[in-house]
Amino acid sequence: MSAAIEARAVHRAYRGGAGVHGVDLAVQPGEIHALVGLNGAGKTTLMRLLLGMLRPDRGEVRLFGEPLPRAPRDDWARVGHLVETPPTYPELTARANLEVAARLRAVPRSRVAGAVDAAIAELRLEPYADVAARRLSLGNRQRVGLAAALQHDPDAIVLDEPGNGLDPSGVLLLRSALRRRADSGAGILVSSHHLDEVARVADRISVMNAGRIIGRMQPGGRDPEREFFELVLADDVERAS
Ligand SMILES: Nc1ncnc2c1ncn2[C@@H]1O[C@H](COP(=O)(O)OP(=O)(O)OP(=O)(O)O)[C@@H](O)[C@H]1O
Repeated sequence: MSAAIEARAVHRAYRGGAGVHGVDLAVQPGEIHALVGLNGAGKTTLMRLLLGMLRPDRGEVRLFGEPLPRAPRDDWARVGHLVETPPTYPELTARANLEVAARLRAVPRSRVAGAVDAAIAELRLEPYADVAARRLSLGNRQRVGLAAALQHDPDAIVLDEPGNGLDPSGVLLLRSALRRRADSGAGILVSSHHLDEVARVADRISVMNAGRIIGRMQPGGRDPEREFFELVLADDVERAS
């Protein structure tokens, strides 16, 4: 079976040299794949490349096995993502924002209301459904962004720091929303700085440093922070020598 989304030897350098340098990464159907790395490691850049928001200088991205420039429009309707700030229309209510997002993901008109209601319930947004997005707290705006990314039950999901701004109950809701979708076959990529949370939710953990994947960590490992810093330190030492 093809990966849901895949980078093959992907390279994209910004002026100054930072960026993503020769990354191979596959997100398989049914798995939660976590990407961890320090600030500036290249996680967001890699996610933007995977989503076609940036073009690689070299290498290739595949969506459901199809090289990105050729990926059919229908395939994009099977993708859900939240990268950087939730893309909400400030004057529209949370519900109206979700309706727009569902239509943009080609949810048939007759199924939009049902999908939106289910997402509002899943992210416990009922008290805020009819509040303008600009009046929502940071965490509730994040919940709306997550609902928009997940409500059409995508087969490939890319979330950059999805726990941003969430309270502990939001973190639990997010964890079960992701597990449910992975269990029904979605391939999910999440970036995070919270190694404990990642160790709880992920099936596979890739470590990124200075624009490259430098290793993997075992989910459920006893001391994820120590394991992470050992990998990063060894890579920094090797690059300096
Ligand atoms: N538009 C840009 N122009 C130049 N450099 C950039 C640009 N965007 C990002 N960078 C640089 O590329 C590197 C990777 O940034 P990126 O945002 O991908 O990292 P990150 O791992 O997501 O970091 P964080 O955990 O802080 O979100 C950083 O050194 C950053 O300064």
